[in-house]
Amino acid sequence: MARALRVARSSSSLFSFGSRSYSAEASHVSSSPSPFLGARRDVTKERNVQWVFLGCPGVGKGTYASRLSSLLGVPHIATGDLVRDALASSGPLSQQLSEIVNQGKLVSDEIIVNLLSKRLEAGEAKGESGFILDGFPRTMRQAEILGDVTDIDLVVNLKLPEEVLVDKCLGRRTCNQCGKGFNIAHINLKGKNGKPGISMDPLLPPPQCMSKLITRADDTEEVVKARLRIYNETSQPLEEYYRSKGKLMEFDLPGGIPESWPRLLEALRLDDYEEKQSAAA
Ligand SMILES: Nc1ncnc2c1ncn2[C@@H]1O[C@H](COP(=O)(O)OP(=O)(O)O)[C@@H](O)[C@H]1O
Repeated sequence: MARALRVARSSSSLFSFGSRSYSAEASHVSSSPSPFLGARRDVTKERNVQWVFLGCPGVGKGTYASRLSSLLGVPHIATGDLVRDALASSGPLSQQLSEIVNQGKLVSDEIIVNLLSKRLEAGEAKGESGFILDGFPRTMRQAEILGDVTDIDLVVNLKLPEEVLVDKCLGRRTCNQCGKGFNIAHINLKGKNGKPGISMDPLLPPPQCMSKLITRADDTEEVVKARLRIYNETSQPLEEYYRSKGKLMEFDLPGGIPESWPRLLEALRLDDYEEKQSAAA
């Protein structure tokens, strides 16, 4: 298991961006990750980014991890997708997984590390380097295994008020042809107790996808609530672990994609990244 995960280290020896330092100056970043790349600047100079996205179900990890992966040219690896691929295949693993996933429970560390190892190995064979992990690690054991085999540069912890997460999950749709994700939920949470409100417009599909939308089998209210409860029970030690290493960047999403994406780029000091890339080309 661990041997296969070591692929991540050997596959990460190429140059990418990384001469940047990061800070938590932006107001929506609620806790300071300032040292998280400073000490590692020389390491990241030599290879692509190795980032992790944490956050509750429905917070938007997939959306922002996938956008950053396109921007930075690193693979976005979502363990939930690996689980769904395994579920779609025939065989005993699929049956075993479906029971667990449909109850909103976590798959065993062994199965998930095995799926991730295989994905990293296949990526290395294709010349991939670096990664943005979404949905992994979810337990301390997973974090330790990851930490044993490779260096994580940054852990982004995305946050939204608890009240909107169920609606966001229930609004998720995927086009079964092009694979793109959408969300039909209208979020309009009023501010209270000094906390700002939040509104998010739906992310509607184009007409050609409209009749091909599917909903994840585990995005029912009961299963989403179970997933949120399990996430809240397991996430604190993980956050603490990465915070103590100075790698955790907390990011309170200020709204939907139009408000949040530029702010996230700013917090990551990537707001001028595209411009610099094309100037250097
Ligand atoms: N790192 C992991 N460890 C254990 N189980 C996982 C992991 N990643 C995904 N899964 C399984 O896959 C399901 C879907 O994951 P994901 O798409 O990340 O959903 P979520 O919307 O809950 O973040 C989870 O409920 C869990 O059963």
